[in-house]
Amino acid sequence: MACNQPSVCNRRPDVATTSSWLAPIVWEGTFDLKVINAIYKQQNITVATTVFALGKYVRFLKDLLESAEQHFMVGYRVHYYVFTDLPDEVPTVVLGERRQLTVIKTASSNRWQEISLRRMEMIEKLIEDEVINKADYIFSLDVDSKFYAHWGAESLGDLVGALHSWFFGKSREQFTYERRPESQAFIPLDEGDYYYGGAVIGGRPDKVLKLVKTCRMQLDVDRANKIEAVWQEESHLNKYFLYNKPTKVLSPEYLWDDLQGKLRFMKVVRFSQVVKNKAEVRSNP
Ligand SMILES: CC(=O)N[C@H]1[C@@H](OP(=O)(O)OP(=O)(O)OC[C@H]2O[C@@H](n3ccc(=O)[nH]c3=O)[C@H](O)[C@@H]2O)O[C@H](CO)[C@H](O)[C@@H]1O
Ligand SMILES: [Mn+2]
Repeated sequence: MACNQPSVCNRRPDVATTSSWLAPIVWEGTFDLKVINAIYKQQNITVATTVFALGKYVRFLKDLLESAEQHFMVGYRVHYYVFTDLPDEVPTVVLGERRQLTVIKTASSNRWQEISLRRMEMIEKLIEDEVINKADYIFSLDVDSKFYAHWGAESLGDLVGALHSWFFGKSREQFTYERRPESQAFIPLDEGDYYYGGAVIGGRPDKVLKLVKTCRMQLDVDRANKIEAVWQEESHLNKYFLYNKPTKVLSPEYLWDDLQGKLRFMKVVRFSQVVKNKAEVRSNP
């Protein structure tokens, strides 16, 4: 059937386009950008976006921000919040109209795991202090990443998670969830929908606040019990999403990895982790 009216035909029979709780899974070909933009443009929304660049990870900022200006929420008001211990090393990037950037000086840590997981409490504070009154949506993005193609308002929803490219299509026993019952992030082998990446979290500020606050509290409990989940806050995020389902799921187009070959169902790579020499950029193994 010719598909000249997208709302009446399915152009992606090769992949699941809804979750089992009927949240959309966003793939190229499943949405009509004209229709989506007509919804969100009239709402005049602001999208807050947090990026953490501590220590040597400041080197990733330039490519991330420049590529975001090309591809991320183009045409919408975007407020980047860059958390760093090295404000002088934040590159000057020419921002488009209605886009702004705030640098927030943050203390670093001597463990990369700690830097990654402490994002939860810092996003919690940022939402409470500022974003809740100023933005309509918020995204948290890993800095060691780059945009390669359009990422727009089709990604917006109340609570948004992204499918981790390495685990897409794998069975749940293969997911690297936290498997020790002593951790608050524990998920038993016979549970779990997807493996979500910690690199992309999004949604309405109040919904994301509930997520980051819950994960921060679970991280605190684990810390008191001297246990750290296998993938730090990503493990806690997966636990949260298991019992608080995302209302929109971003396909691996939104969380790819430069090290991965292009697979047939991948019509486009929108956002991808760049190759990094972990031993060189991280302060510890
Ligand atoms: C693709 C993906 O889903 N990646 C997740 C994964 O590993 P990754 O290997 O992607 O973790 P990573 O090294 O990129 O660290 C996560 C983020 O923490 C920040 N950072 C980290 C170290 C540092 O010295 N300076 C600094 O700024 C930075 O924003 C970075 O993007 O697991 C991590 C937790 O274990 C996070 O959940 C990541 O989001
Ligand atoms: Mn990363």
